[in-house]
Parts: sequence; structure tokens; C-alpha cells
Amino acid sequence: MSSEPRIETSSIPENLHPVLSALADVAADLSRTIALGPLAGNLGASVGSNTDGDVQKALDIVADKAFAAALRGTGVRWYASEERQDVAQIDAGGAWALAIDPLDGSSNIDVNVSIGTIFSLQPALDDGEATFLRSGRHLVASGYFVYGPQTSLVVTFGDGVEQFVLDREARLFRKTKSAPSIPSQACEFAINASNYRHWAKPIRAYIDDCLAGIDGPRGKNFNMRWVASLVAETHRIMSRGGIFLYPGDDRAGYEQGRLRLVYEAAPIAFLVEQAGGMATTGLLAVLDQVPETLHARTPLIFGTSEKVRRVIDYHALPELEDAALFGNRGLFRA
Ligand SMILES: O=P(O)(O)OC[C@H]1O[C@](O)(COP(=O)(O)O)[C@@H](O)[C@@H]1O
Ligand SMILES: [Mg+2]
Ligand SMILES: [Mg+2]
Repeated sequence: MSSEPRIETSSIPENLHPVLSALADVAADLSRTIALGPLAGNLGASVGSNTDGDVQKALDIVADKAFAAALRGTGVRWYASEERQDVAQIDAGGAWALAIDPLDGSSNIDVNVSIGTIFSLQPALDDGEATFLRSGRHLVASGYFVYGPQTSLVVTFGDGVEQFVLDREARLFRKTKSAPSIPSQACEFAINASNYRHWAKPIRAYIDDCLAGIDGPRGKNFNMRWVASLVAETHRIMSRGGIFLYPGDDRAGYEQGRLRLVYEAAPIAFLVEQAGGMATTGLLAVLDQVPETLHARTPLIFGTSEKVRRVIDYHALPELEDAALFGNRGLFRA
């Protein structure tokens, strides 16, 4: 890594400068590679599968190796990656544990749609795995890079969120004047609706009510979005509000949804709470959920607080009663 910081550090806690600069350095490289697309090789080629059977793309592996290598000497003791079965030790004397989804939205690599990197930092315990098997309330920082028309970093250190944009010529992430904040009013929802028949009743009811639009209990029309890149959906919600849902469903292997608690849901939940929104599994705040295993999945529902609260309310309804209420719908008028 170059010794020059790759990010404006004035608002970043001093003990995290080396880590953030290393992450920013790799993100600048990835941004360039992604922008070259097919000119940089077959980035979307399938090269194997991880321990859970998820297909790994060439760029997943490139990104994972680049981040792990760049973090040497930055004070990161433990490195847990979506692409690795086990926690790796980087700096034996380091104070930090970093969890990372090196490349989020892999299915979009080949189609020139925004993809990203998600990370979180927490203090390292002596046991690497035990460090990560704690609730997200232990996080001291989390963020994502989104590689889109702009390459941006949105990050929290537990006191609101900040945004940086890559100035390609200077190879520097510059801080933007205004910070993202999730609006309290919004009319967009994001869900992979092809799974409708697999969802549980509270999720179906929530989406049914959105789809009913002005004629339904919400009394207004909604738009639907689904990019299939969690970072891109998060970035939109950070600026425009709305709700994202990847619930558990009845497909084999999807009982807890698709997204990983340690690498995806907890870091995003920390950002969302810091930006004025909420993140839940439907039953519990995502940040209160303790991972049972390193690669555990979790239902993830986040965004504008009022919308997320409504989904939580739907989950709280007794099974029989809810059928009656949803039939009536009057209790849930917007
Ligand atoms: O293809 P689906 O089931 O709609 O899933 C899309 C979701 O999967 C993900 O791509 C999973 O992340 P990875 O690409 O890191 O595996 C999310 O970014 C996205 O929200
Ligand atoms: Mg991901
Ligand atoms: Mg990934």
C-alpha cells in the first residue's frame, strides 16, 4: 500500500486511519478494474464455490485477496471474509477485527450494474471466531463502497454517517459536504418478488398492501425496485428512503433468507440506524442478533423507520387474528 492516505482523514478516528486508508486504496483499484470490465479479463467467471455452496466469481476472489493483503500492518488482527471458511490472522498484535463482504452483488459483475464492498470493525478478542460471534452492538465502524457511476464510501464511526466520493485523478476519497440521512417519507419498496409464493404471511401481507396502492389500506401508490446488489439498494435508501426486504422463506436453505449477518446485515444495520432508519429481522433488531456461526444468514428488513415498524407490527400479530385484520385492513391504514 502507498504511504499516502487514500482518504481525507479529518473526520476519521485517528486509530482507524491506517485501516480506512488501506480499504480505500483497494477500493480505488477495484473501481478501476470494474470500470474496465471485460478489458480487465473475465471478472464474472465462476471459479468455484464457497463453503455454503455459493458460486464464487473471479472478482470475489481478487477482491478478497487484495483486501487481506492491504490490511497488513494496519492494526487488524482478525479478518473474516464471506469468501473464506475461517477467520484469518493478519497482525498478531492488532487491536481490530474486520468482517468483509469483499464483493457484494456478484451476479451484477457481468452486466455493468453497481456492485460494492461491505465491511465492519470491532475490537479484537484473543479468540478470532468468538470476536465475530457477538451482536452487532460491538461494532465501532461499518461502511460500504459502491462501485457505480461514482465510487462512493458511506461509513459510520457510531456518530452519524459520512460519505466520501473517489476523485479518480487524485486517487483520493474526498468527503462530501452533506451526510446521508434516511428520509422519513418514501414510497419505494425493494424485494425479490419472484419469491412471493415462498414468503410467510406477514411479508406477503405487507407487500400486498403496497401493491394495492391507493385502493388499499396504505392509501397511496408505491414503486418497486430490485437491483440485486445490497449496496446499491442501501445507497438508494440512504438518499431517498424506502424499505428493503430479504426475508426468510420456505425454499431449502433460505429459512433465514440469503444475506449474511456478520458480513452484510450487521454492518448495513449499523449504518442504517446511524442514518436515522431501522433494521430488523422482523422479530428483533438486526444489531441485537447474535450470530450462531460465522457465515450465518439472517432475514434483513431495513429502511425508513415508519415502514420497518409496520413490518414488525405485522410480525407481531397472532397468526389467526392477522388473517382477519388483513381482510379488514382498516387497522393498518397508512
Ligand atoms: O439473487 P437474489 O436472490 O435476488 O439475491 C440478491 C442479493 O444477493 C446478494 O447479491 C448477495 O451478496 P453476494 O453477491 O455478496 O453474495 C445481495 O447483494 C443481493 O441483495
Ligand atoms: Mg453480499
Ligand atoms: Mg459477496
